[in-house]
Amino acid sequence: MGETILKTNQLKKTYKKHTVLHDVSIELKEGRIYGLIGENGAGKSTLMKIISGISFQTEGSFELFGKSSDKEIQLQRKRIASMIEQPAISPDMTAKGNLKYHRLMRGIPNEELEDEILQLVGLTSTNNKKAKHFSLGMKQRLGIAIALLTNPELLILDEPVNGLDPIGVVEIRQLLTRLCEERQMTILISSHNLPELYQTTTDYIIIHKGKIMKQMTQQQLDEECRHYIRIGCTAPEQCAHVLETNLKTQNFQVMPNKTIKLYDFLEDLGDVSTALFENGVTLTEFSLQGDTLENYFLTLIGGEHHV
Ligand SMILES: Nc1ncnc2c1ncn2[C@@H]1O[C@H](COP(=O)(O)OP(=O)(O)OP(=O)(O)O)[C@@H](O)[C@H]1O
Repeated sequence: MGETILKTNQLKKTYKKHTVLHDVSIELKEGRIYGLIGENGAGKSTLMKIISGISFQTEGSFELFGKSSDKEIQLQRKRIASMIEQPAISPDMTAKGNLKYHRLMRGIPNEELEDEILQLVGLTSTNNKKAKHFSLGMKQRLGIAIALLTNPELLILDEPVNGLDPIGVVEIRQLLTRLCEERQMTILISSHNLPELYQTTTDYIIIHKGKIMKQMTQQQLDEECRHYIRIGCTAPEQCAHVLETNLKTQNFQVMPNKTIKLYDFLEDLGDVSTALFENGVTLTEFSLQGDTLENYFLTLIGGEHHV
């Protein structure tokens, strides 16, 4: 595990009497891509704004690159770039014109950076086309390009795939993976849809009504959503023997409560039940288990709404 980039400690945000973030404690490590997942109004933008310094917490504290005083955090924010809500694009300028404008505004002398970043985000072939004629996906990539001008170590992106067509989503996903792999960037990206970011992110932070419901890795999510046949039986050893010798599989786990999780034959339940029955295994349960990503997310947040 890499260095801790950000650690929040019980952040709370209240607007008048309305608390929109409750005790938010999360930790981001270097070189990982974190998906901040929650429904509309869950508090994603609010959290991102606090980290970026656009808004301030009512209570709680955080560390950024190991620094925790207000003054030091302010200095460390130079190592962060964010795209929250709309990308800061001038519609009458080309992609390169937009980059030049923002580069000069920030006093960055290196002109070659413009082409280098356009290449990185896949916008080199837009030439004289003005940004107002770009697709939504191209606009989002241009917004990310502007954020990349300062070569941030932590990139914060608020719903950059919202409203994009499937190709636009794939392009952003590929870009994030490239930034993480080639530049070891840490990325925090929000979405209201868990499957949308599936396998692009290395970690998930699920937020609901301002509370963190879960922080987990991609592997943990896969494990939680993995499909299997649950076999309950009076003699698990006998059942395991039939699976190995008759069905020629070792892809199962014997659980302590006289059940077996079988990860093979998910499409052929009949073959399994027949083999067990013919070999005298007494079944107490036999069912297909496992969640879709969508269901898993809904269960975590209480299944109140559809995303
Ligand atoms: N400036 C503000 N004043 C009062 N309430 C606000 C303000 N900004 C956000 N809120 C409220 O805070 C809650 C969280 O909003 P936030 O924008 O952080 O959610 P979100 O998860 O980013 O949602 P979305 O996906 O819709 O952007 C919402 O109930 C919202 O109405």
